[in-house]
Amino acid sequence: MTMGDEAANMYRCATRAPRLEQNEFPAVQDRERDQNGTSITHTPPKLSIQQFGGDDMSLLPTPLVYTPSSPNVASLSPVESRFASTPSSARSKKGYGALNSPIAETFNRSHVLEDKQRILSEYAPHSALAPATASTLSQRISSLSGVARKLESVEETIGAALNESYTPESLSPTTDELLTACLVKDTTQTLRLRKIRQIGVGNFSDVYLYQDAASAMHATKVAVKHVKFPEELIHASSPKSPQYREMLSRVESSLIRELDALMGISHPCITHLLAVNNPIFVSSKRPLSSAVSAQGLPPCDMVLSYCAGGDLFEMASQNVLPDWLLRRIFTELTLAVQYLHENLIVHRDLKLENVLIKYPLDTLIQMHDDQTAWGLHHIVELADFGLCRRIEPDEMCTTRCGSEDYVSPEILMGVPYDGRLSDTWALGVILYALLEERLPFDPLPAAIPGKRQRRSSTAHRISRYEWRWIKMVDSDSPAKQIVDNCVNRKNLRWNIQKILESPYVSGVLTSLKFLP
Ligand SMILES: Nc1ncnc2c1ncn2[C@@H]1O[C@H](COP(=O)(O)OP(=O)(O)OP(=O)(O)O)[C@@H](O)[C@H]1O
Repeated sequence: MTMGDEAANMYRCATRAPRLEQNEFPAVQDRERDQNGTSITHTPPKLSIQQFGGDDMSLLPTPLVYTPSSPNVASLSPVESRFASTPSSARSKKGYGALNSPIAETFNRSHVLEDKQRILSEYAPHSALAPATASTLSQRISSLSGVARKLESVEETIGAALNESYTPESLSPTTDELLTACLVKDTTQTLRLRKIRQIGVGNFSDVYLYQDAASAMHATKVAVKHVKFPEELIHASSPKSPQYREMLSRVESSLIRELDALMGISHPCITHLLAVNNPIFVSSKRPLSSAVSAQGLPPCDMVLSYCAGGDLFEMASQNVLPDWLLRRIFTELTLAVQYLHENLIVHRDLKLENVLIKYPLDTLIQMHDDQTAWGLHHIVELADFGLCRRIEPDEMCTTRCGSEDYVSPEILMGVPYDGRLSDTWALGVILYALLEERLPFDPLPAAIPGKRQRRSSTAHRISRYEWRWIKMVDSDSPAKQIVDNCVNRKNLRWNIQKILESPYVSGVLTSLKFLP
């Protein structure tokens, strides 16, 4: 096994990034308020550096629990609190520890070593999520070759799935297999969709492939993101308690943030929200709290443009991506982030899993063979706006959020941060991961010569900017310049404009014909 093979194995054995807890810095006035405008009180995060722990700990400076203010969590130590709402069987299985695992293990998530240092910590119903993860991933891997190859624009997507004869009255109610959804641009128009299979699982949602219910052959396909509400909200014993209300408010804020962002932005390289299952998600600023009833919370399904290539984590885990594709993907991702930053939106959860690829790899290769067609269609859509935020031009963010492997040191250290620069840090991490086939702050492969790396946590390594080139060490690729300048101290870090102007990205821009 060469050094490169080993590095590739490490990356491919890695599992999807868990999210950090989302909470505010105690010293900074709360800027994010609940839907009623009342500020949310949080359990003060503990930010002292000692909490980085000793060699055997892999703690970020604050507990990694999504619900810091939940009373049974708040009183616990960081370690205890991570486990408080997470049954041991539901802990995420991270493969980062399996440095020398055979390649076969890459595709068999149930065999990866359990790394207790990395815990799935979000509000998802854990017991349901953990077993689903492995099977869903393998399902998705095996289903990619059969996906539709048709090149579809959003307009085609809506147009084909819309049927004049459908009226809300004529529709049968939504069942598990059938979904009725109204267009966000005109809620009087409805789509009727039939479920095909699950295509993704996130910490906060399950994602399914649906198609136009009316036609079986060559039907238009869409992705439906079904939001998973936390167990604490679904099985609340006391829905009037402050804890319940606070949790509801947090979940509602995150949902509205995502819906608002998706409805307010329009860029080819950003996922398109086409419809929702209930018009309340378009019309109300409090869609959950205003509609909660004895039957519980109103289910939320977002109908999104479908990306048949899956997410970049999966694609890069299964294939060695050719340089031309990697460069094109990164360029489109940069364009999406530039659009957001220009519109004063920060994404705050940029990671491989949230970069969706419009077509499967073999289709992309065919498209690339026809150079005249290659620049005509976008191939990337940035997804998951649950942590995004609108900012003022000079505003610093205070919410500690993001995904473990991609967060910038300033977020880890708990100081107010420029969300745009934390986004470019994450872009640097993504580009490094694509080039090196491993994440920059994972432990070094054992076979790498030189100074022995101290045993420490990912957070430690991030806070010390402790990363290095391995596979690419002797390469003179211009892509390295971007990583060097993004995975860097914030006062030296490149902003999105600098990335766009770099030869690696600007060289591709001229070939893109789909831009407005
Ligand atoms: N439009 C889409 N087309 C194809 N696959 C999709 C689409 N949207 C989401 N997915 C798949 O589902 C996964 C989860 O989606 P998403 O990231 O939006 O959910 P989430 O619950 O917000 O995730 P996270 O854990 O990052 O918070 C993605 O990583 C991707 O694999």
